[in-house]
Amino acid sequence: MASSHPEIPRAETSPTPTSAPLPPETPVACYLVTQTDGQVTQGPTTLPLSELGPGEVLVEVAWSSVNYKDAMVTQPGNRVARRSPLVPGVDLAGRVLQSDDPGITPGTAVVVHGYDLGVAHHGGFAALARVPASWVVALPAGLDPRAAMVVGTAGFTAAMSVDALERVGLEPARGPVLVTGASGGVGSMAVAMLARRGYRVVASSGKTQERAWLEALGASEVIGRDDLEPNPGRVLGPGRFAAAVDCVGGRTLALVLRDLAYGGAVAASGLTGGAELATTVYPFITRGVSLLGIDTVATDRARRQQIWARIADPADLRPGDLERFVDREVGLGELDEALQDVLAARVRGRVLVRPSR
Ligand SMILES: C=CC(=O)SCCNC(=O)CCNC(=O)[C@H](O)C(C)(C)COP(=O)(O)OP(=O)(O)OC[C@H]1O[C@@H](n2cnc3c(N)ncnc32)[C@H](O)[C@@H]1OP(=O)(O)O
Ligand SMILES: NC(=O)C1=CN([C@@H]2O[C@H](COP(=O)(O)OP(=O)(O)OC[C@H]3O[C@@H](n4cnc5c(N)ncnc54)[C@H](O)[C@@H]3O)[C@@H](O)[C@H]2O)C=CC1
Repeated sequence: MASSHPEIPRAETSPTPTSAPLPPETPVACYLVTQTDGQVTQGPTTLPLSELGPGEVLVEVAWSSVNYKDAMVTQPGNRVARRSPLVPGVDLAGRVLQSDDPGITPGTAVVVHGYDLGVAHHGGFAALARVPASWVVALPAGLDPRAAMVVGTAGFTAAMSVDALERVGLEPARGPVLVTGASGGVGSMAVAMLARRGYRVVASSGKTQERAWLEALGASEVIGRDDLEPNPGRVLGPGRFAAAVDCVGGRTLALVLRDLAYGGAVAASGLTGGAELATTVYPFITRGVSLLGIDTVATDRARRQQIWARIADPADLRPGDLERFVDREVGLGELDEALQDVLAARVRGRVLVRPSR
């Protein structure tokens, strides 16, 4: 059962008074991606404050993070970016500098992710971000902006996946839970959160060198990507898993569906292994399995608050030492390499971005 959090204690608000409005020409350090005729140029630069876009709340971005989607917007011809030029960064956390919304006070520690952020509206790879008030979530007690970005959209996705599986009846006694793409952001967070909840976690990763790290996060067993195919050519596998958290999609998701036990479910969030899904109806009609779609982007604020409260709670989903997930910290000048590394699956866990670095 998902725990409920009727009252969400908030992180401490600093006593910072509202600062005087900044002049519109104030230069804002950022990382900009420009698409012209199928060619992409990208790199650190500045934008005037007046070009940050509409919104009631100006946030001083203390931390952002690199998510797979940020790397997607740098690919020529991608259909993810909805404007050019674009400051990517689907994630940000920091303190409110100025607010025209009576419900959001300057100094409040906040997290903003999803919606149009970093896709159709300038995102978190900048020292300042202006966003609509409805996108802003006050951080719960126990999470500061850096911790919130270690978790980030990836951890939020993992938490939503666990929450979705538990809503359809998953509990530790049902059996092992598979996590695919386990060395990445969504995957590693899912491993740790499921272990925290008492599940036996089987982590699937193409990176054999990460076995010890995944076990330290809570995996009971680490299997390779190819270990998902013990019965090639058969429409049903042995039904080894009670449930799965899948951020890989494509052929991997088809193999996961085949290997779910009777009544099992998979929470599907990603496409690093491909967007196509070629499967049969047999897992659905013979084992009653469920395919649960996970979308964090349009999730409303009340639901975000519930999920962030679960993530902040050490007795619930909060993974132990968050530093274990940090691959590295980068500044705007080091983002080129970090984005390439995400695309090439050379990242373990999470890359943090400090725009002021
Ligand atoms: C951190 C978060 C994530 O990582 S989420 C996972 C990554 N996300 C994606 O890969 C999706 C990015 N989007 C795309 O690649 C494209 O939008 C597309 C392939 C999903 C569709 O592109 P296409 O160019 O074929 O069509 P349109 O853009 O014209 O869209 C068709 C229709 O769908 C609506 N729509 C598009 N994106 C979304 C969305 N994210 N959520 C909800 N609806 C979406 C769009 O408005 C169009 O509807 P219409 O009624 O015709 O306006
Ligand atoms: N639906 C939603 O709201 C969200 C979706 N996502 C999606 O989840 C996926 C993972 O995101 P992140 O964790 O940020 O990325 P990441 O780059 O941190 O992790 C990706 C993982 O996929 C693995 N991988 C890469 N190529 C693969 C292949 N061909 N076959 C099998 N595994 C492969 C990598 O080794 C890594 O473990 C992405 O597709 C992203 O778009 C992420 C957040 C929210």
